[in-house]
Amino acid sequence: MMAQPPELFSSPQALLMYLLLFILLLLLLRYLACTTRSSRSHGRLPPSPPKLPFIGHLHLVGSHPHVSLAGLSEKHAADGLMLLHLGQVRNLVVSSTRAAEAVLRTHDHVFASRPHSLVVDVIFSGASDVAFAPYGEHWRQARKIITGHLLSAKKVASLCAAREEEARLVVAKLRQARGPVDLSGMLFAFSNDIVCRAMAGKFFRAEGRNDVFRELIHMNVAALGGFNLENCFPSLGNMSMLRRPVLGKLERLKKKWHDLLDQIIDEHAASNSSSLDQDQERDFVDALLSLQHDYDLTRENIKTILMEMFGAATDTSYVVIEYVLCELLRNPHLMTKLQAEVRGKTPSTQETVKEADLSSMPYLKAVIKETLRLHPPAPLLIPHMSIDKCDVNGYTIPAETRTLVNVWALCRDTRSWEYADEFMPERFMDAEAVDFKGRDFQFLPFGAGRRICPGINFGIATVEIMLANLLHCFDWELPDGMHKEDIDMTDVYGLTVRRKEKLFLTPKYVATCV
Ligand code: HEM
Repeated sequence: MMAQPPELFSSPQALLMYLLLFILLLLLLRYLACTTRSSRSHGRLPPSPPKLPFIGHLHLVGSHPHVSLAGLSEKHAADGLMLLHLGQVRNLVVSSTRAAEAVLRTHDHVFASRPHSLVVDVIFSGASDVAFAPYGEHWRQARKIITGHLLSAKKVASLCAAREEEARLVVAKLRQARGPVDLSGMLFAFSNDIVCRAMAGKFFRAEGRNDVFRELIHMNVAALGGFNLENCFPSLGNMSMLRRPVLGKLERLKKKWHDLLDQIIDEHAASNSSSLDQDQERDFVDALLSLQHDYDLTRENIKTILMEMFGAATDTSYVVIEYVLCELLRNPHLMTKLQAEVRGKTPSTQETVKEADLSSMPYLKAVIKETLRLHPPAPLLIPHMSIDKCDVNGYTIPAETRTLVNVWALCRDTRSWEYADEFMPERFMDAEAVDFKGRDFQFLPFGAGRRICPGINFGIATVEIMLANLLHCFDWELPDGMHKEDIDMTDVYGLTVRRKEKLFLTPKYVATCV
């Protein structure tokens, strides 16, 4: 019998497989040609670990990017600079004090932009907010409004009575507890109520609106958070098949925000808020309405700024208070030391701590700083983006490079911190100690440079007053059968990082007032 010539494509499946392999080979060659060409044209790029075709270094990132990027930087970065390709997007990872200073101070003007995002475009009406807006005239104007009129030191001080009252309400609720309470939920509600009150004054509690705001903030955080597919493969965001369902969902979320904010703005306008001539008496809606003509603000602009403030202020402050409590429970001698300070410095005629008492509580401030060092709520800041090609410490960074400053790594770098992983608030008691105002590049929980958080005073005031009251009025016990070693510090990465487990504690009221 004559031998049959081997059939090259013996079945349609085999044909399909060969075709696929051929296409993959072509794509691989194209990819290699592109990367070689781009590295030739870019000059001396920062080092990178070996990468895979198409996904680049995406497989190396994992669910806790700040931790995995710190590990990768240790192995592969030169002087704290490393280049990663996450899908289609080039990322500069910054993980040393010197490199952070170069990016956020020396070349701050180059790295002050933000990457484009479809999600932001929809929710914040074409990035017309502050935090995600590209560097330019719109961002400059919007930032000027919030720093000068909404978050100035004077404005934050004017909200003192509101903060004290909201803290008192939490204390009153906790006094009624007869067992473990969901402290995570209560602290989230407290931070949110403070923001709602600053934003909308007396109007915010109407018809349980604070609950609606809470739900919307959760939805915003879920939509904006983490490394989503579109951040790594922007071209997918342009495919209408994928784009349509996502856009639909985001548009519905935006509409809910706008309906609620429209109601609040209308109520303010109707109550003739323009008759308030004292800056101190104005909430954020009043302030923005009165600035409408000077800054050419549309109603859409006002709503976008308000939406952003709700998220930025709520999701950060409560996370910090919760981490402080966890660290103190894990270190009971430090809890006792701090309670002694707070109880000793609060006049014995007062049931609760007032803001005027806080200036004589340096250990409270040191504990908050140490918590921000170990648990910065935004461990990679908000991604920055370079607008031009730039030389950083001898390396060429191409224009439009997404830039992640790994603040978590800086804050745990053993070259800057002794016993870097230990919770030791005493390190901040020294008058010469570093501060979080953006001048000490080993400690940047609020960022630095042009994009530094404008809400530092607001956030710290919220954290201090609540924390001081929780420690002044109560001793804290873990639920039955739980020991301090059982406190789970596992965190979840998103727009901010927070603890995975809810914190349940039993408050024991301590009457200190005579
Ligand atoms: C403890 C509380 C807070 C922490 C740890 C925190 C942290 C941060 C960080 C790390 C950034 C990014 C900086 C960068 O990308 O370089 C940021 C930006 C921002 N934060 Fe905060 N924040 C806090 C509270 C607040 C509050 C209370 C507000 C407003 C009421 C606020 C409003 C903003 C805004 C608008 C931006 C964007 C700034 C810009 O892009 O120009 N933050 N914050």
